[in-house]
This record gives sequence, structure tokens and C-alpha cells, in this order.
Amino acid sequence: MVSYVKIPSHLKPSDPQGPDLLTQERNLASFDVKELTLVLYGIKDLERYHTILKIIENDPVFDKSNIYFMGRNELFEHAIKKEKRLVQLIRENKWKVEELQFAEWFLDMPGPFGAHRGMFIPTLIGQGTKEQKEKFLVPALNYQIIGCYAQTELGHGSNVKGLETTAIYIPETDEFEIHSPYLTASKWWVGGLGKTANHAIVMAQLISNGKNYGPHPFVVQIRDMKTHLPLPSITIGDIGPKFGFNSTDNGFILFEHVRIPRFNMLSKFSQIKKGTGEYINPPNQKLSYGTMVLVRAIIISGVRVTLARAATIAIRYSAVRRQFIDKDEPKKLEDGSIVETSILDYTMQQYRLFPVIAQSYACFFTAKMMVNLYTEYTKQSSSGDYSLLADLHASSSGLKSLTTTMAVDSIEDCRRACGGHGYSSFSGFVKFYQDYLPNTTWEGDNYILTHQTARYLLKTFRQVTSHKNPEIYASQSNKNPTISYILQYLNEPNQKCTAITPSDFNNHEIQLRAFKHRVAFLIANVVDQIDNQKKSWNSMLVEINRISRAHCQYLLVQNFITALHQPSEDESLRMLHNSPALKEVMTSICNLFVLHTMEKDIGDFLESEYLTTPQARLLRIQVYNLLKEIRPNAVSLVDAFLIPDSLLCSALGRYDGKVYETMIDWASKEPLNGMTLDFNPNNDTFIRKAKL
Ligand SMILES: CCCCCCCCC/C=C/C(=O)SCCNC(=O)CCNC(=O)[C@H](O)C(C)(C)COP(=O)(O)OP(=O)(O)OC[C@H]1O[C@@H](n2cnc3c(N)ncnc32)[C@H](O)[C@@H]1OP(=O)(O)O
Ligand SMILES: Cc1cc2nc3c(=O)[nH]c(=O)nc-3n(C[C@H](O)[C@H](O)[C@H](O)COP(=O)(O)OP(=O)(O)OC[C@H]3O[C@@H](n4cnc5c(N)ncnc54)[C@H](O)[C@@H]3O)c2cc1C
Repeated sequence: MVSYVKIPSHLKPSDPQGPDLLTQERNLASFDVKELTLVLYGIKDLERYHTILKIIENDPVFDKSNIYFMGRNELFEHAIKKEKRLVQLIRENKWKVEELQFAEWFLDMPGPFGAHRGMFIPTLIGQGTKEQKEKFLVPALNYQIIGCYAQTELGHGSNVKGLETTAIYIPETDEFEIHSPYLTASKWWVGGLGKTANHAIVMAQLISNGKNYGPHPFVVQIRDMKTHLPLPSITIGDIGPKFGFNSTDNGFILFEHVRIPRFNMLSKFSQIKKGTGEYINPPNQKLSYGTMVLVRAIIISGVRVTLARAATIAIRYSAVRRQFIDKDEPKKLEDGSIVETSILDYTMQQYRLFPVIAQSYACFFTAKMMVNLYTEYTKQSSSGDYSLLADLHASSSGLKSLTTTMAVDSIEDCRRACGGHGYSSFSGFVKFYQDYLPNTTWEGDNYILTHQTARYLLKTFRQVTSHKNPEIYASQSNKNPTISYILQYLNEPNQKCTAITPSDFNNHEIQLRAFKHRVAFLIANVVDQIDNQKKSWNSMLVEINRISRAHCQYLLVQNFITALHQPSEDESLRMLHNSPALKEVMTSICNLFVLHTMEKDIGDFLESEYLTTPQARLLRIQVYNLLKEIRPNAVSLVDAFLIPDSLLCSALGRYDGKVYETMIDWASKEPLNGMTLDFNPNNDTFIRKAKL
């Protein structure tokens, strides 16, 4: 890229230790960073990581050096080029899902084919019959057709049952008629629809013989395969500029009595019979919502790397950045001279940033749990057993809500912790934050999703407590954490925390009891208000949100603690258990995650009377102790995430710590610096090209 400003060459580094600061930090580590990286990725995936990264970093199409200077059209063009190149690479290298996941992560750009891969194809796989897969999935996998997932409408998103687009069965021609009766029925927000897709999965109210069977998925061709123009009676457009995600063409679409063959209703679970229009019921009414469950689970698995990326930038920058001389503990160099203190040494900075590291590790272990649960469900459902769906839906909804909220809050916390430079695009936070933000809204608004989890929790509580002998459920409590904590609460409703010193809070049994007691107490309270005090659902929504959050925090805590203690067949966990140094640092991180989470929601723990006020003070002291304990490992803990510089795209977070050199180098490339302005109000010209 062109540099428009010549930087003087006489400048000396103002910080004699500057370049070495991160090396010094790395020398403090109590554990082997490479070992921890291996735990996070596993041997095979780490090999994949390096192979794919090399390919991506060496391909000029994926170059990001100009990215922060691009406007919307340039971004979109760039994204299309990347998508095309990615498809070529998939073919050339015969990449499977595992490789593709790394490639998409490194590319770091929401693109017009994202919904094709992330939603269109999974819906065909999950809900299509064998014949439908032959007709649609095969060409989709070969990128001969490009699809999108058109569910949300201008007037309805969260309320799927309220969708207005209709699919009416016409027995005479054995077709469905797809129609948008109102303006509010216009599909809206659909990724890849605005300019790219030629097919859509349209969620529409299935109507046959005058009866509405609710939303079902239909495959609709929307553009001509040769001209790429919208087909007759179909209106399509891009929805315009957004908060972020501008490299994707989110679109709208309206249908005017568009006919499609009956064959195009995805019919793995429910069908319409030819001619009679008879409806065949699915084995579970909510199977047509299956893609959402899958994508929520995938989103949860991705949170850990999002948090890792934010923490890497903020921690490295905080180690390099110095402000003020600490009067009580001035920082001395070997030659005795006093320098300003690295901002990472300020306890407030540690309190803001170290919990983000801990959240990332916590999400790592819960992602494993989510993948296992989804795999188990897939196995069982392939033989017709859908009994795990309710559990899966409840945990994926609540965890998607909790973890993505945590991620956006933490990205913003990390950004602010970088001071003014955090506000510059060069920090690597701005586009990253903008593009990540929709995760709190899509695939279910984060507040709406907590209703689903809460419904499940209340139902389970009522089931267990209404039984004459609740202990009958004891055999299920090993597999079902909700039943386990409800039973424990029923047996001991007045449990008290036994901690008498700050370090007692490191006891994992005390921690687990705290979270179990708190969530069971809160659920019991909501059940009482709804069932006995006859409070309406709406009047309880804040509490509904609270119980979903408390339940999911408990899952995160339990998965982290279990990973540290329970023998496991899992390759990563075995590596962790075999290394005392790793186990020690992970235990500190786990303790920080648990106690910091408690401290943030201390009101719940006090209200449930598990903790006393003096104990709450001890807990806070223990959080401070943990910050001190973790401090020497902070940089190495983020290094272990192995987020490459090319992905970070950050002047602040780069591995070598050359923050200031990069800031001025990138600023010199700002195209505005290549222009001179004409301020004379009597001239019509505004901008002249500067001479380089
Ligand atoms: C590659 C990278 C990717 C990443 C790339 C990702 C790109 C993403 C692009 C974005 C795409 C999108 O956003 S696509 C659009 C996504 N839209 C959404 O997520 C909409 C959210 N809304 C909904 O899901 C629904 O409307 C919901 C809120 C659940 C309410 O549904 P209903 O009214 O039909 O149901 P309710 O009456 O509340 O519940 C009835 C019962 O059904 C159960 N139930 C509800 N949903 C269920 C479900 N999905 N599975 C099982 N069971 C379910 C409830 O628990 C109840 O059980 P009982 O209590 O036992 O009766
Ligand atoms: C970048 C982006 C990409 C997207 N891609 C797609 C796509 O490819 N395909 C697709 O189909 N959709 C897509 N969506 C749409 C997305 O799924 C919806 O926006 C989302 O489901 C939320 O629905 P909504 O917009 O109708 O919000 P609303 O339901 O209108 O929510 C607005 C507010 O009202 C609150 N609220 C609503 N109902 C209740 C209630 N009962 N109780 C309490 N509070 C309530 C919510 O909590 C929220 O705060 C995308 C969205 C974005 C931002």
C-alpha cells in the first residue's frame, strides 16, 4: 500500500525497553505456552491450523492491509473476490468442514456465501429427503446454486409463528403458491439475498385445505440462472447500510403468487400428500426449527475465539503501554532509572481484563460440552429418538444468549481498556466488534431465547416437585444438571456457605454449591410467583432472564470444574491432566472465572442466603488475590490462544509489540493524506490530489 506521509528517520524509541517488554512478560510464564496451545487445539487441528494459515496468508486475494480504508461497495467487491477464491481453494485442496472452518476464521470477513454454507446447506442436510438432497444439495455443495435462508420478515423476526408469508397447497396443479400478502411479510435481513443468491429456503405458513400448519421450509428459485435477474413476480433488493456486516448483501424479497412444485417443500419430517393435500405430522412439532438449533450451537462454539481475540489485543497492548510513575512502587530499570508503569500492572486494568481471559477458557470447555450434546442428539435422532431435543434447545438457547452477550460486553471492555487507541480502527476492535454484534440478535434475540430456557427450567422444577417422591429422579441427576441441583435444593433448602477465609473460596465444592443453590432458589421463587401468586409471564420477564442466566452460568462453571477434575478420554483434557504446571494455571483461571462471575451477580447469592455479607467481602478479596496470582502469566495465557497477527489485524495487539511503529505506518497510508483540500469558498473544487 502507498504511504502518503514520509515519517522522519531521526526518531529514537522513547522507551528503552519497549521492544523487549513482551519478551520479558513471556519469560515470566509458569507453564509451557506450546503445551497449552496443544490442549486448546489438539494435535490434528493444530496441524490443520498451520497448513491453512499458510495458504491464506500467502494468497494476495486475502490481503487485509487495505481493509480499514474500504467503503461499502469496495468491501462487498472484496468479499465476493474472497468467496470465489475460497471456493477455488476448497476444490484445489479438497478441504472438508474442519479445514473450511479454519479458512473462514482466518479470512475474517462475513461474505455473501456465508448463509449458503452456514444455513442453506445445513437446512437441506437436516430437513431434505434423499430426492431433495439430490436435486438441491448436490448442486449447492458444488456452488452451482447459491442459497440463502429467508425466515425473518419486515414485521416479524422473533415470533416465527407470526410470519405472514404463505405457502398454499394447490391440489389441481400439485404446487404451492408462495405469497407475501402484506408489506410486513417482506422477507428482510436475509444474508446473501440482496445480490448473490439464486435460491432461497423460504419459511412460510403451510396452508392446505384451508388449514394452517405453521411455518415450514420451502426451496424457491428466486433468480434466473443465466441472467441472474429476479424471476417473474419476485421483487428483491439489498436492505442498505448497517451497523457492520457491510461486506454481506443482506436482502429483502416479496412474492406475488409464485408457484413452486410440491416437491420443493422440505419433507424429511412433515409432508403434504399429492392431490388430497393431507398433512403428515412430524415426529416432533419443532423439527422445522432445526437449523436454528444447529447454528446456535455453532455460535456457542465460536465464542471462545472471539473472547480470545479481544483479550489478546488488550493484554498485549496493556503490557507495552506505559502511563504514570507509580509513586508507591516505581518501576526501575537495571541501570536504576525510573520508567513509567506498564498499565497491565494497575489492578483496575487487571480487574477489567483478566476475567475476559478466564471467560474464553470457560467457553472452551462448555463448547466441548455443546458439541458432545449435539453429537449425541444427532446419533439418537437418526434412529428416530428425539427425546434429547428439549434439553438441547434449552441449553443452546440459554448459552447462546449468555455467551454472546458476554462476548460483546467483553470486546467493548477490552476496547475501552486500550484508551484512545482502542477507538481507532487500527486497534483491530472496530470492524471486529461491528461484525460480531449481530450474534446477540440473530438466531434469536438474546432476551427472547432466555424465555425458552426458563420454560424448560420451570417445567423441570414443577415435574420434580410435584412428584410424591422426587428422589425417583435421582438416577437422572448424573446426566441432567437441572434435576441434580433441584434435588439438592429440595433436600437442603437452607444451605450455607462454609468459607471463613478468602482462599476457602477456591474450594470447587463450595463454588458449585453456590451456583446450584442460587439457581434452584431463583427457579423456586419464580414458580411460586407464577403458580401461587398468579403473576403473569410478562410481569416475570426480568426474573425469567435471571434464571436462564443463572442456569447457564452454572453450566459454564460446572463444565470448567469437571474438566479440571474428571478423568477423560478427551485428548485435550488428558494433556491438561498430565501437566501439573498447566493444571495449576488453569485452576487459577477457573477460580477467577467462578469468583468474578459470583461477584458480579453477588445480589443473587446474598438473596438466596447462601452467602453472608462478610463472606461476600472475603470473596472479593479472593478475586484480588487471583488477579495477583495470574498477573505473571497474563501475556502467555493469551499467546496460548495462538491468534495470528493476520487475523488480529491490530496495531495494538501484534505479537512483537511494535505498537507505535505500526500506528504511524498505517496512519501514513490513510488515503485522506493523499489529498489536499481547497478551502477557498470562491472555488468550486474541494479536493485536489496531493503530489507524492
Ligand atoms: C457456520 C457458521 C454459522 C454462523 C453464520 C450464521 C449466519 C446467521 C445469519 C442469521 C440468520 C438468522 O437469524 S435466521 C432467523 C433466526 N430466527 C430466530 O432465531 C427466531 C427466534 N424465534 C424462535 O425460534 C421461535 O419463534 C421461539 C421464540 C422459539 C418461539 O417459537 P414458538 O412460538 O413456535 O414456540 P413456543 O410456543 O414458545 O414453544 C412451544 C414448545 O416448543 C419448544 N421449542 C421452541 N423452539 C424449539 C426448537 N427450536 N427446538 C425444539 N423445541 C423448541 C419450546 O421449548 C416449547 O416446549 P414446551 O415448553 O415443552 O411446550
Ligand atoms: C446482520 C443480521 C443478519 C441476519 N440474517 C438473517 C438471515 O440470513 N435470515 C433470516 O431469516 N434472518 C436474519 N436476521 C434476522 C434476525 O434473525 C432477527 O433480527 C432476530 O431473530 C430478531 O428478530 P426481530 O428483528 O424481529 O426483533 P424483535 O422481535 O422485533 O425484537 C425487538 C425487541 O423486542 C423484544 N421482544 C420481542 N418480543 C418480546 C417478548 N415476547 N417479550 C419480551 N421482549 C420481546 C426483544 O427482546 C428485542 O429487544 C439477521 C439479522 C441481522 C442483524
